[in-house]
Amino acid sequence: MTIVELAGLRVVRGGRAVLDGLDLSVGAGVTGLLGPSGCGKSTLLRSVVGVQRIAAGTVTVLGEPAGSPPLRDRVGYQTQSSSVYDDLTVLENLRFFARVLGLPPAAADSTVAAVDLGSHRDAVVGRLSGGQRSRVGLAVALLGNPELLVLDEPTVGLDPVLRRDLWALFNRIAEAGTAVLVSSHVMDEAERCDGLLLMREGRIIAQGTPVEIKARQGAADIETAFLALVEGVDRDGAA
Ligand SMILES: Nc1ncnc2c1ncn2[C@@H]1O[C@H](COP(=O)(O)OP(=O)(O)OP(=O)(O)O)[C@@H](O)[C@H]1O
Repeated sequence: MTIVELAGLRVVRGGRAVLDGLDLSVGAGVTGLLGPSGCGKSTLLRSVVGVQRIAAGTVTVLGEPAGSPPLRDRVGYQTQSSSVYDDLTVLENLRFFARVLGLPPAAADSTVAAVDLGSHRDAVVGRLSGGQRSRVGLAVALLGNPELLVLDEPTVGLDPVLRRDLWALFNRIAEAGTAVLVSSHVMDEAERCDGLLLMREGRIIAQGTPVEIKARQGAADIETAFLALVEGVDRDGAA
């Protein structure tokens, strides 16, 4: 099933084409959007949730134009900067955002449980650890049980144990039926994904499963495959 479809997507930011003619499709499961800092990951995700002005092309999400009203409660989005209130508890935050979305208070309780914060539900967010805070943001994005969850570098700045736990949570969310599109610049996170989009300088240089991408490049890991792809692109570009 196709969840996201991009055709000829072009985005200009600061007078420069940040994305220039992107074509790709994203299916169910966890899809990792991986690439170095500044390659255009956030811009692509912003286009998918419909908050980015686009210069050309189309972005279709769950069969509808990105950002259109029918998608409002079908797509959850967690940006890089946290939007939760530090002076409220976990549950107060979730109940606040549930009310904004017109959802019953029970929706807050179930998302707190879904991100394993049940034992911290009455803790003030400002006193939580980085990993716990990240999960509060994730719970907000999960309110209303979206069909697509878009996460912009949710594991940045977290230690390896917390990163592993969060990835286990993304896999669990996907198994429960929500497609997850998650960006990262950490290549070793690729192994946790069902599908991968490898990105460099505004272009998708490979898409497929981790096994397919490694096999195509004859590489033992995604980082080596990425470097081989970059060398190939540079060589072809120079020829
Ligand atoms: N508001 C803006 N105005 C002009 N240029 C921008 C703006 N935001 C981002 N850019 C440029 O667009 C390019 C892509 O940025 P983007 O944030 O999409 O990359 P990214 O891969 O998500 O990076 P990071 O991993 O560091 O968040 C960068 O060259 C950046 O300088």
